[in-house]
Amino acid sequence: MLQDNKDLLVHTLAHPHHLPQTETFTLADGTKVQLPDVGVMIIEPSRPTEQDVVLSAGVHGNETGPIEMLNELVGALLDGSLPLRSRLLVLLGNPPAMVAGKRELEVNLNRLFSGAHQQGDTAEHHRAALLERYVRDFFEAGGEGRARYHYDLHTAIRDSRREKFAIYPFRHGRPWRWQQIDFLASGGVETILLSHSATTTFSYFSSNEFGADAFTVELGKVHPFGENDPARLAAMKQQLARLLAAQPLGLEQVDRSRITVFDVAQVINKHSDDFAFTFADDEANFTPFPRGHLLATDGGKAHYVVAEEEAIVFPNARVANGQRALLTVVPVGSDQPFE
Ligand SMILES: O=C(O)CCC(=O)N[C@@H](CCC(=O)O)C(=O)O
Ligand SMILES: [Zn+2]
Repeated sequence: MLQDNKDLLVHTLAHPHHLPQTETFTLADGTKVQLPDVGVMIIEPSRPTEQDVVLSAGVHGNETGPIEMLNELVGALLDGSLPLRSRLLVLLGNPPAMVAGKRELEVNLNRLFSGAHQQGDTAEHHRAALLERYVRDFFEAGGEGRARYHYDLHTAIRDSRREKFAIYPFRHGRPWRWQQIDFLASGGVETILLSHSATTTFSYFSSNEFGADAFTVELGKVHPFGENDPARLAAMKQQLARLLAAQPLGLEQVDRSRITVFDVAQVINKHSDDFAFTFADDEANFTPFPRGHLLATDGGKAHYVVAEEEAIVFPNARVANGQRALLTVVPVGSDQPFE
């Protein structure tokens, strides 16, 4: 029982498909804890502040650093060493993939939100539907007029010239929020990518459907369980703990000269089995390429050329046809609205 061992990760890895039993219990300070499904925890303080927080990790099963960090936060909440003042939904995205040590079992879970899960019948399609339902129920139960946050925590497959960065999902013209960028920077995430198109990622779902401040947060490089350096995630862990406890975030101390904001310039999807990059397989994220440089070819037809100096992010020629194989980014334009 989770109530006894207080270790969500151990519990989830031991029961990745079905819970032996659902659990509901109350902590000494009156906080109510529910474990209604595998990798799903709802934690509600007896006197919550006006904010609802969703923290997810393990949407890609092999991205273990943030899973371990989130599990430590949950452990601190359960043993009472971290006081909770926010309503909190914790999600471990893809438990069977976590057990297998794989990004996904069959399909990329992080392309199946905003209803895309209706187009298939794999375990990941069903999991996306379930995760959507818990997020919807959680925000709707909190009600309108409360601050809503969703930080979907990941790590990147390859080396990166910028170790930590976040994707700010498309806001359909709503201003980008400095308060959120400062929050991420205070947790060590000083590079922000502004997305300009709708997607089927988890963070876009929460942003678009519930008006949440939501981000995909990349916290370093993929490592197996037990091989992460907790010190590299300490700043983010501390800021998330402060958010959960509704403590001052110290955002006035953020040095904005350290923050870099990019616009996503191109989203390049793979269309054929002949898709290939022109650069090395292990080229690091944020490597720049000059104007006119050919980045990729696809089936002998589509050629992707750099329009102005652009840096590459998430190159992956092994994705399924129809999926995103690369983002390119450029320094943020002066026309972007911020508040
Ligand atoms: O390192 C990589 O190639 C992928 C890392 C990763 O999982 N990134 C997310 C980003 C989601 C977003 O664009 O918001 C993903 O690809 O799902
Ligand atoms: Zn990921």
